[in-house]
Amino acid sequence: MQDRSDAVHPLDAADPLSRKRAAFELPAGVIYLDGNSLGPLPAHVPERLAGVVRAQWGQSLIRAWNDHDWIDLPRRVGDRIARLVGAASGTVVAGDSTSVNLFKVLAAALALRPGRTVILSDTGNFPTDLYMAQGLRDLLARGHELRVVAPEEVAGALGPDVAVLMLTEVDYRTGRRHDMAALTRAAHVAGALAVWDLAHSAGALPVDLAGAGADFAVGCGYKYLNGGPGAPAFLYVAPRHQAEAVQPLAGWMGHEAPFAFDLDYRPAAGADRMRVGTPPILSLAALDAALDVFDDVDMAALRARSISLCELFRTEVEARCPGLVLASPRDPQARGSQVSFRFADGYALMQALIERGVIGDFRAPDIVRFGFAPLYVSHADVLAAVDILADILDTRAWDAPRFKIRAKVT
Ligand SMILES: Cc1ncc(COP(=O)(O)O)c(C=O)c1O
Ligand SMILES: Nc1c(O)cccc1C(=O)C[C@H](N)C(=O)O
Repeated sequence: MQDRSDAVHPLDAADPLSRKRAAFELPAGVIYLDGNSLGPLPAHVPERLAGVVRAQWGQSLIRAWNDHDWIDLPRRVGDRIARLVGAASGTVVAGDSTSVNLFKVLAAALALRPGRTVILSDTGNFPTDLYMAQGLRDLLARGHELRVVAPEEVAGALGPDVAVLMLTEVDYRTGRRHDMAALTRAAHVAGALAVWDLAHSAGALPVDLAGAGADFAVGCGYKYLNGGPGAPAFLYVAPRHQAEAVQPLAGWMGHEAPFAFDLDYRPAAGADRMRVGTPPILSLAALDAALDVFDDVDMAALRARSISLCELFRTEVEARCPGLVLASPRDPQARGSQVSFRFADGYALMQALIERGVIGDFRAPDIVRFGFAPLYVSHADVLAAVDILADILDTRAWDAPRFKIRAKVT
């Protein structure tokens, strides 16, 4: 079978964003459709990181906290992410994991709605978000309830008992995208606050947190932002909540004056009060460097390319792979930057694809998921990936015992 990944597709030739691919180190022979689990390595990151290690840590030692302003790196990286998610400077801080950040902002949001007991979410949310809400509910022991409804039923489930609407904008399995502005408005009309998880949005599509009126948000550094495995996550606090929002992980880095070493906690001004402990400088430096790739990227152009890639994939797969059932919305505006299909032996199918160099992932029970990060995936990649997918299905190559052995991480 001919490999089409090196052929130039006219849609790639015409798009200035195609040049961005050279900014990444991608292994030869791989079509990487899993940037929604772990973004690839931006080519300049190793050298930049080596500089931070050798020159800053190695030479400046403890002085680097001041000399290289390590202490404010969470806010500086936050400001760079803010541009990508429609947030003002000073409203986003980077650090901790998405799960921990969600715990903090959810607790802060609940405290701003005393007397209301319901956290409303949906069955499409990523499990860690629901787990963190369950843990917080149990810890608070004040009669809170986590109410989980189908994604289409969220708006109708808002009522006078709802304290917080907690949703992930783009569903990790189906790619279904909530209307953030409309649901935030509906939450506010019902007297609730809206907390958004942007794990599958930040760096993949334009987000307008300020325009949507979101109250709080969290997101992930290692997916579309390409910050590396376990990269720091981020959180957002709307300016109108910054003076009152209080989170329970009252660590010294969220204190108004950490180096006063006071015995009592006083939260810092602004989003800095959401910080907890010493920031992971090397991981933040890698994320900081990775964000350079976005500096000259117009998010509207990025979205246009994302839709073009996803539509090409969807239409080709639907035409050539009749055994696969579309699990994502057909309307590109109702999706994030991924396309998913259902297939009973999805795990084996994905292993067969990975063996042939097409890396996506499988989500139980039967979803094969393909992420299209517009900065390094091309239209030529899409066609080459569909050739391989169709061949694997036509020949039933997936139906081999070695593809059915489940790995620890899928
Ligand atoms: C929507 C969503 N939220 C949260 C997470 C988990 O984030 P973390 O592992 O940084 O806590 C993920 C994926 O891992 C995710 O897809
Ligand atoms: N964080 C991950 C990991 O440590 C290993 C494997 C996958 C992940 C993921 O991020 C999964 C991802 N949140 C998802 O949408 O399925």
